[in-house]
This record gives sequence, C-alpha cells and structure tokens, in this order.
Amino acid sequence: MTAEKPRKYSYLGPAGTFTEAALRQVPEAAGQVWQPVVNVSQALRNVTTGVSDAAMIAIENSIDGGVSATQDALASFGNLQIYGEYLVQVDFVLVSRPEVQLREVTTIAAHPVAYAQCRSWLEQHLPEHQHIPASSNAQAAADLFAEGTVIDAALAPPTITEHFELAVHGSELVDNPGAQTRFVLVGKPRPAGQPTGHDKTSLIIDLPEEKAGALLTLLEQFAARGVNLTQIASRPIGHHMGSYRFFIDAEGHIRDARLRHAVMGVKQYSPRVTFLGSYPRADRVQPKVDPNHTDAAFADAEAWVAGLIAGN
Ligand SMILES: O=C(O)C(=O)C[C@]1(C(=O)O)C=C[C@@H](O)C=C1
Repeated sequence: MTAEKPRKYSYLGPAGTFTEAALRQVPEAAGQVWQPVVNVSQALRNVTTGVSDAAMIAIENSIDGGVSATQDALASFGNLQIYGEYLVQVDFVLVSRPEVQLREVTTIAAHPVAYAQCRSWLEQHLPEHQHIPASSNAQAAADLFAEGTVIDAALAPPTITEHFELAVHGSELVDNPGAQTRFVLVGKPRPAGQPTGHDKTSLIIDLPEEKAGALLTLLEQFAARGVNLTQIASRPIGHHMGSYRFFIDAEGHIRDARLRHAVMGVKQYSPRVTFLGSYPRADRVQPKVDPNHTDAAFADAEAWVAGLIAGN
C-alpha cells in the first residue's frame, strides 16, 4: 500500500497571522503541508496551478467590510470554489523592539485591514504617527528586525510574542470590541456536497449595464424565492466608469430548490455569473424557510404544471 500524499495548504504568512489561526480551525489540515505566501493572489495562484490543494484567505472583516484584494482576486481567477467558512476574533497588540519606548514611536507597520481596525485608537494615542503598509500582520512584526528598518512599532496578532522578543505597548486594540474576520478555504471546483441545513452560497454577479432597475431585478430573483442574503458588496469591474459586479452571499444550498431557481433567474439576466460554491456557514445559523419556498412546495408546483401540460 502506498502512503497518501500530504495535502498542501497556502495561507498568508509568515507564521503568526490570523490567516494561520483560521487554518488551524480546519481539522483536515492538521499535520499536512502549510505553505506561507505573501498575498492572496499568490495563494489562489498556488491553487489554480496545483502547487496547493487549497488556500485560506480573509474575505470580510466586521469593521472594514469586504477585503477588496480578495474579492478582486476571486473575480479575476475564476474556476475556484469555497469549501468552508471560518470566523476568527481579531484584536491586536502594538509591539516594538524591546529597547524602543512608546514616546519614540512615529512609524507603525500594519496590514491595511488591521490598520483600519485600530485607526481611532492610533489617532487618539499616537496622533503624529505614520502608517507603513505591511503584507500581513505577522510580517509587520518581522519588519521591525529588518536591516535598516525605519519602522518603530507594529500592529500584530497577540500570539506574535511567541515568535519574537518584543515590548508590548498596548493590547486588545481594536476600535469595535468583538470584531471578527471571516475567512474561506478555497480550492478547485468539485461536485457540490449535500445540504446541511445551515449553508451559504456565494456568487459573483456582473450587473447588466445601462438597464434601469438592474440591481432591483437582481435582488428580486432572491426575494421572490424567499432567499435571504447575508452579504451584498459591489466592486468596480474596471472596464470603465460605472460597470459593477456584486458579491452575493445567499442563505441556502445550490441543491435547495429555492436557491437553484434564484440562481437560474440570475443566470438569465446577468452577462456573467461566477458560482463560488455552497458550504456550511461558520455560525451554523439555520435560515427560516417560508412554507411556500420549501423543496416540497417547488416539487408540488412543478407537478401541477406537468399536470396542466398533460391535460389533467
Ligand atoms: O491574517 C492576517 O493576520 C493578516 O494580516 C490579514 C488580515 C486580512 O487580510 O484581512 C486578516 C485579519 C485581520 O482582520 C487583518 C488582516
């Protein structure tokens, strides 16, 4: 018998990021090969080229909203699917090399999403500071030790002190306590799993241009079938001013009749629909399904129409 090849997982590195903490929530990833990368595009490229079997990426933050780099990368790569969703509670520490005092801090390295989450605290406590963008929260801390660095302090996950010797000038920093980042595990497309009763379906939908009420028509596809949406986010397509795509998360599974019919409605009207998968939601919340929109109700209606066609 040949041993099974270890699976490979890309994640935003280096060790110590929140993305790594999200990957730790995936039981199948334990003991497999973890591949740190420098950005989301690299993580997704690893999946499409077969370097990795899956990638963990941050998709939304409860303070800063959708992670635009992730949304744009998912739209441009195509041919990817979300396997699972994970939530990580986020707050930060402000750290420096041990000899640096807080009053000496003028430059602060931070991932732009992390910076946005602590903006008010920093403006209040270090009003003169300058933000230096870092590729991740753990990299911000690593940059404190780079040769010739101009960085005095970094915003990093609390576990960063396990990786470097640091002075901690502030902890539990975050403008809204209880902030969370939502991560998704992404791989190549595969057949849809079975509904769990607490699923979410993610879609990227390009809006037809110059059509009055285009957004309303899009939303009606879901509303008319009793499908609740948990996220509606728009990003420019980039061709020219005024062209948009929508990132939609809908409650339900592509195997649920109400969701399937809504997706068929969207497909008939949008120039481009990308199906990003149906997967169990991290909070395990079960949607309330109106009795008119259950699978049985759709089956009844179809049987009724079949009867009409048959002349019954
Ligand atoms: O994973 C990390 O630690 C990151 O640096 C990335 C990231 C993100 O891309 O949103 C993850 C979670 C935090 O909300 C801020 C930054």
